[in-house]
This record gives sequence, C-alpha cells and structure tokens, in this order.
Amino acid sequence: MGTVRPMEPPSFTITRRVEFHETDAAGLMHFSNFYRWMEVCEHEWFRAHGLPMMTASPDGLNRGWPRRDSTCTHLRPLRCGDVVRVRATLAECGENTLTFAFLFEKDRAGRWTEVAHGRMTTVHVRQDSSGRMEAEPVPAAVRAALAPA
Ligand SMILES: CC(C)(COP(=O)(O)OP(=O)(O)OC[C@H]1O[C@@H](n2cnc3c(N)ncnc32)[C@H](O)[C@@H]1OP(=O)(O)O)[C@@H](O)C(=O)NCCC(=O)NCCSC(=O)c1cc(O)c2ccccc2c1O
Repeated sequence: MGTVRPMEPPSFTITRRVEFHETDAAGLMHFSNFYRWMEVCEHEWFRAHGLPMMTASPDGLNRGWPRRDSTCTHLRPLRCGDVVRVRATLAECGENTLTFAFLFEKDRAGRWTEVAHGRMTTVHVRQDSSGRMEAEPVPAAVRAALAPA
C-alpha cells in the first residue's frame, strides 16, 4: 500500500554568492541585504510564472505589492564568498495578501546549514493618480500560479 504524504507547500529557490559590497565593516553580510534577497526571491518566483510585479491600466490605476510586514531572524553569519540558498514558501494566501516564509541556508562543504529565516507579507493594492493606495484581492492568475489548490 502506498504512503499518503501531506502536500508540500508551493516554494521557489534562488542561489546566490555573498558579494564584497554586501558585507559590512565587520565582514558580515549586512542585515538589510537579507531583506533585499527575500524580495529578489519573491520577484524571481513571479517572473518564473510570467507574472508582473506592477501593472498600469488605461484608467490610470497602478497595481503592485507593497510590503505590510517583514521580519528576519539571524542565526549564523554570512561572509563574502559564501554560497547561499534562499527558499521562499507561500505560508498563507489571504484575501488581499501573500505571506512568504524564507529559509536562508549556507553551503558548508556540500551541506546546507540554516543561517537565517524570515517572513514577509505583501498586500495587493491599486494606487490612483494621487498616490492613494487601497488593498485589492490577490489576482486569480497569481493565486493559481503560487497557491494551486
Ligand atoms: C498596503 C496598505 C495600503 C494596506 O492598507 P490597510 O493596512 O489599511 O489594509 P487592510 O487593513 O485592509 O489590510 C490589508 C491586509 O493586510 C493584512 N495585515 C494587516 N496588518 C498586518 C500585519 N501586521 N502583518 C501581516 N498582515 C497584516 C490584513 O489582514 C489584510 O490581509 P487580507 O489578506 O486578510 O485582506 C497600507 O497598509 C500601506 O500603505 N502600508 C504601507 C506600505 C509600505 O509603504 N510598505 C513599505 C515599502 S513597499 C516596497 O518596498 C515594495 C516592494 C516591492 O517589491 C514592490 C513590488 C511591486 C510593487 C510595489 C512594491 C513595493 O512598494
């Protein structure tokens, strides 16, 4: 008889090397770059599905994904030259929001070791010509690609 495995949540992974300019005077990757990498990973996930991060419609409304909440917990340092895997998992798909969980792992002689984890909630918004933003439901195409039933 086969084993029934719980469904894996949708995820997307990028691999990067810590560049010299991403480190601080102490030789560690600066904490702000963990947030940049979370954003890069999310944008690459959208790109992989041909989904735009921003759209402009003829009625003058722009749509996009500002961040509502973001956190990062740093367990071990990253240094210049380290190879790092960033895995984004869709933790929650709300009415108007996507919450991503991120796992940062460093390659230590062929073994991936967790160095940090983070979380980011983005809100799908429409923005009018005055700059006023209002939350709007997650588009069906995004839901279908990132959170297939
Ligand atoms: C974004 C807002 C206009 C939303 O307005 P408001 O907060 O009033 O909306 P709601 O109350 O309806 O809540 C919406 C939604 O958020 C959930 N939520 C509320 N609090 C939290 C929380 N603490 N943590 C997690 N989630 C929370 C709530 O439950 C609702 O979820 P549902 O799914 O249930 O509907 C307004 O908040 C606002 O203007 N905020 C400021 C945004 C901002 O300036 N962010 C920082 C910079 S944005 C940025 O860096 C950025 C990055 C990108 O990669 C982009 C990519 C593409 C386009 C734009 C980008 C971008 O701007």
